[in-house]
Amino acid sequence: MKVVKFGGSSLANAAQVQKVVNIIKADDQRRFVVVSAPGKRFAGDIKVTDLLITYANDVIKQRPLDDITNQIISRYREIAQAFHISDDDFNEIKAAIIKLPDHSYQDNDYLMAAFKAHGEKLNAVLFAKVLTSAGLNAKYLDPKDAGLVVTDRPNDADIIPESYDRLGEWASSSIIRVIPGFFGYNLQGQICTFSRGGSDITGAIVARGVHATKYENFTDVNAIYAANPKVVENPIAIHHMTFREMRELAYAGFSVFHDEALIPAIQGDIEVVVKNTNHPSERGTSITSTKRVNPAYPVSGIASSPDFCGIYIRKYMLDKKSYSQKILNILAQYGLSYEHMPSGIDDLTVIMKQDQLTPDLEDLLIRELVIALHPDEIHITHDYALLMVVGEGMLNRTGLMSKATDALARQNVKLVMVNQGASEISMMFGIQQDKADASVQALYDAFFPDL
Ligand SMILES: Nc1ncnc2c1ncn2[C@@H]1O[C@H](COP(=O)(O)OP(=O)(O)O)[C@@H](O)[C@H]1O
Ligand SMILES: N[C@@H](CC(=O)OP(=O)(O)O)C(=O)O
Repeated sequence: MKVVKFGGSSLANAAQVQKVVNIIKADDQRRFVVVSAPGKRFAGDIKVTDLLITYANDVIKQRPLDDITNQIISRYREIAQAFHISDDDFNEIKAAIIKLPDHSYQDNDYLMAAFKAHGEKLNAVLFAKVLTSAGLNAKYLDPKDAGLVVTDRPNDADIIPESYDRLGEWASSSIIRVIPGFFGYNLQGQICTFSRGGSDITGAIVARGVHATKYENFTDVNAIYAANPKVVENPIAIHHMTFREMRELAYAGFSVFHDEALIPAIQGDIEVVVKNTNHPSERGTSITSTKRVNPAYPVSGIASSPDFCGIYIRKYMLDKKSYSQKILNILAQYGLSYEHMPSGIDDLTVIMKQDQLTPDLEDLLIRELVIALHPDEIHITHDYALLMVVGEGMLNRTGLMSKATDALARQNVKLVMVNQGASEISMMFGIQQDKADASVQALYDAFFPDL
């Protein structure tokens, strides 16, 4: 039996929803359907999740709500009308949107989480009705009833492992269960969402819980390509990847699949197949634990991720052990997480996502670091991008680093950080953000020369 997840692009309007109905009808193994909120219908459109974030902020700031609620309601109405959903059924969805501010929330973080989650919740309610009207035996399954319990971080939750057993109890269900992605409930019964793009995570959790043979993730591209198709024209499709490769690439910017969604798939050893809702007969990309034999290219993908900053700290004769300990303590004190900490004899750089810092927090952080570390030099550089070259085929090959740095040098890209993990399946470069697209293109040309 398969778990299928449809992203926002696959459910953006009635025409897309019809394609999804056809895909489910085409294979009776597709028994657990995880849905996102309606996404963008065209370039420049706004995802329902983003409309709900505006709605939540308007409630918090006590601004007028009519306009934003009407925008959200009209997204569901467009789909409901096309599938002749009854007025009573549609009015339930409409009322749920209007009544969102009337519930009590522990604080604004929980309010935000509950508002966001309703994008998927109401879409799942609606989609179950659409499937029923198409003659299928389908029912909405709320994450609470499914047993999807998460940690108490309202907008960045993690699954609690006990959930898998509870989800397992649904495995033998003979009817199609439509489950909203992106959120679960904490032990107190409050809604907490995963991070953005987190419906992929729900799909993987359900797949592991019900012991699916396959997790099909439907989106709007024919495959995962060796580089983001919005950056490189006509990149080569990668039809098979390992979990390790995909995890590194997802983390480093392949937004097509959430990096955290790979963990339940790895734990349950469940094949993930990324497919296109618009062209379901295309092969897609299969992600498994098996390595490719004799890959044509050593590299599987080249990704870039923007918006990092680096705190550079230099001190002669620094004692690395106590130094890094002190840095980590200060970061923890401010609830900050770091991504990398490359170091030299007398210096180190803490690389972190820059959206965690406000100018005030940045000043405070530097002051604390100065007091604790007495550095000879300390400064923050903003707007780094991290470039990642990934491939299991890189293992035991020589000359790949020089090929990459040569290609970047030819584009005049200054490297502010280079990192090759012991796994040897990835190389990472810190570069100036405004060179990110040109760098991805240059690396693509270097590693896929004859395409
Ligand atoms: N290497 C890649 N291969 C394919 N798509 C990619 C890649 N990197 C980024 N993407 C982007 O991911 C998008 C699909 O992800 P997303 O917008 O989250 O879809 P969904 O709405 O289905 O969740 C694609 O349209 C594409 O622009
Ligand atoms: N709707 C949520 C969760 C999600 O996964 O969406 P999508 O499948 O459209 O990326 C978001 O926008 O973050």
